Amino acid sequence: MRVGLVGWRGMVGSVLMGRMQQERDFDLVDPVFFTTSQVGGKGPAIGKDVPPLKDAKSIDDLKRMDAVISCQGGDYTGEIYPKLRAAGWNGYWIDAASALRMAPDSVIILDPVNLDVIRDALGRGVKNYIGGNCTVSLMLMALGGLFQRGLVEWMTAMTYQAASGAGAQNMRELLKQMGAAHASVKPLLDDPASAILDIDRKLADTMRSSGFPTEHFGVPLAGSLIPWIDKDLGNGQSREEWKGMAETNKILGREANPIPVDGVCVRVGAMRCHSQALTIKLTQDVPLDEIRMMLATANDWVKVIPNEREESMRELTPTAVTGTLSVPIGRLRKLPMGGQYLAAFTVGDQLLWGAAEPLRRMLRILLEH
Ligand SMILES: NC(=O)C1=CN([C@@H]2O[C@H](COP(=O)(O)OP(=O)(O)OC[C@H]3O[C@@H](n4cnc5c(N)ncnc54)[C@H](OP(=O)(O)O)[C@@H]3O)[C@@H](O)[C@H]2O)C=CC1
Ligand SMILES: N[C@@H](CC(=O)OP(=O)(O)O)C(=O)O
Repeated sequence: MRVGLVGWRGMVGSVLMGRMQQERDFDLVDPVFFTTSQVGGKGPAIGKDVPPLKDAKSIDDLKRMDAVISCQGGDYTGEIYPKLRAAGWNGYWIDAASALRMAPDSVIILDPVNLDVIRDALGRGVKNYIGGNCTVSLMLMALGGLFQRGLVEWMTAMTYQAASGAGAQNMRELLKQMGAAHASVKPLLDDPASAILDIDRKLADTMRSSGFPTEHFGVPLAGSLIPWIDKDLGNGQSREEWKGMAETNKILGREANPIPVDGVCVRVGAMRCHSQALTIKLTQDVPLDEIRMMLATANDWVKVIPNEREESMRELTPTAVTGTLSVPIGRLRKLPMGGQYLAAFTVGDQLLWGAAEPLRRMLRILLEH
């Protein structure tokens, strides 16, 4: 299978390359690397020879691929994908960007949760397989055991989303903000006799000053948070919040009978792990030990963390999870509203299960098809 890779040197693409090498995916395909900026340059070192970089805007070159995997972003997809199909290309389009997610002829891929939906689509000749929103994918990796059994009547997700979701430049800016914040109070911090309220006042002045680095986020994130992610839909909801219900139900293949999902999406100063506090109304009062068992056995990556202080602090944090495929879920308890009301908290790496991993697994599914 000739597989064209576009966007491989970006942040999501680099994580994808790393995973494909770890899993030896390149042994099974004939990879061709594309670029929008370095045509003719050298491709990445993947342990086998690859041809010089091809032009990611050349429809003729893309047309020779059996499948294209793009991590280049929605603008690229919007420009190139329609031209490629218009030129008669009938290959598989696998994409990390949101542009084609809700199109009727696309499937949102998260195979540990919806392999049945993917297989059904392959059987019907569907050619577009699009990675889901990171927050939605990570929530479903954690809660698959309940959704698959039809136990969720409705759900709210209150999110704590990492800087990486906004892009590589934003991750750098978060660190610059941390550095600027610390530098502004370092002399006071170094003096054990200084008053904490003086430090706090100086810090607030620094963070509110025009010199604080906010070019990418627009406002301070370090030492603060941003209660809005993605576009304003004009109805009080952010586009990130809208994706919760739309994508969850599409992934589960139940658009005709959707489960209500909503919440408030918030950016916090984590680097690349999204966290979410979930409130779930169950369709029935299932005992907690059964819930734990259903969650833990749903896939190989979810891990149920006992609802205890030490283990929650040690295992249920962005620091513990970053760079791993593990999706811990914990803080599980019934709420005072009744036995059908469940609280939970989950964390996941938004560049792995949230972006790159479903793409490479889709390639494997295609190879077995
Ligand atoms: N960030 C995220 O959390 C998620 C992102 N996505 C999707 O993936 C898309 C890509 O995101 P992301 O990987 O963050 O984007 P990046 O900005 O890191 O990379 C996108 C492209 O920018 C070009 N580029 C220019 N300068 C550089 C440089 N110095 N280093 C690396 N690449 C450079 C590369 O294209 P070229 O080689 O052609 O020049 C690269 O493929 C997003 O637009 C989104 O649609 C999906 C899920 C999550
Ligand atoms: N919007 C997500 C990242 C992302 O790229 O989402 P999507 O793939 O749905 O555009 C975030 O900021 O955390």
